[in-house]
Amino acid sequence: MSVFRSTALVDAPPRTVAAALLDGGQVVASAARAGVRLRLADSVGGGANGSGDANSTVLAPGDELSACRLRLRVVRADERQVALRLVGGPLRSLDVHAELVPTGADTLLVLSAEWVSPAGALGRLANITVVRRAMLRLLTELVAGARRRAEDLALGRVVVGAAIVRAGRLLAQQRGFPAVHAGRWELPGGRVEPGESERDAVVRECVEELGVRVRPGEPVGPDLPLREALLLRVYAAELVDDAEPSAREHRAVRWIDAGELSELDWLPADRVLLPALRELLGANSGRT
Ligand SMILES: Nc1nc2c([nH]c(=O)n2[C@H]2C[C@H](O)[C@@H](COP(=O)(O)OP(=O)(O)OP(=O)(O)O)O2)c(=O)[nH]1
Repeated sequence: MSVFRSTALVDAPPRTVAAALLDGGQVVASAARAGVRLRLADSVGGGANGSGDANSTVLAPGDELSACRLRLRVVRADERQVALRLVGGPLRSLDVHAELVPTGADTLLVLSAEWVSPAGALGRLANITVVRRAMLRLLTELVAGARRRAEDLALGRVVVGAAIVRAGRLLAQQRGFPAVHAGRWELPGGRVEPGESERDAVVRECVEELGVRVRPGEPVGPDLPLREALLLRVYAAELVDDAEPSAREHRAVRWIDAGELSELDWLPADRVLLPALRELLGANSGRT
């Protein structure tokens, strides 16, 4: 087995470094700097078929990317680890994973690649002459690219989302506009105004969009990269009274249980949150 590691101290919290690693445009550009042509499968959210912005693609669990006849699948994407595993190609195995270790306000990013080259003398030769060099360049560029993107995102604007849970169900809302988002599902929320705290923005957006007051809790899952220096950060939230949320700016609202989570056509970035939302619903299923 061959193992390479590349590390960096990033001036951003782990959940924002995760957002940078899940930014498809950043990953493709970093690979290109390493001389590797990386392609994202059509299923990857965002781009022309998702957010309407060709620069914003978000990698979610289950998404695939390919390079040099290797196909990799995203198997984990949260605020502690982003991991990809080989699902096809000439290597016998390949695991690429980024550990995100909090160190005060910073994050120690440790990106590792572990692989087993093809059997036989030819396989070993290819490993020494081609694979090791490409992997070293790739890890170095991916870490540098993720650091730059995370530090930009940490200085950029935040869109907050609210994961409102009641009696083991999550409130989802369906967008009516713009055309590129119409019909797709998201969490209530919107941009944080200058001078406003993120939790205050969650409260304000829920009043504006749903006509209800919520109590925001802790962030859920990793941050998510939207376009340019715009970041989506979702907070768990609960209703403070018995008022029933209604769609004021959206087409519809719906309470969904854990089993229904993957049935909705979510906005591309929100797909990343599904494991964390499932966990949140599990943790709240006993409450009313
Ligand atoms: N609120 C919300 N926005 C999301 C989610 N997922 C996601 O990609 N987005 C994107 C869609 C938009 O590009 C952006 C937020 O737009 P918005 O229209 O809700 O926010 P806003 O009211 O503050 O926007 P604006 O008036 O400033 O245009 O974030 C989500 O779950 N909730």
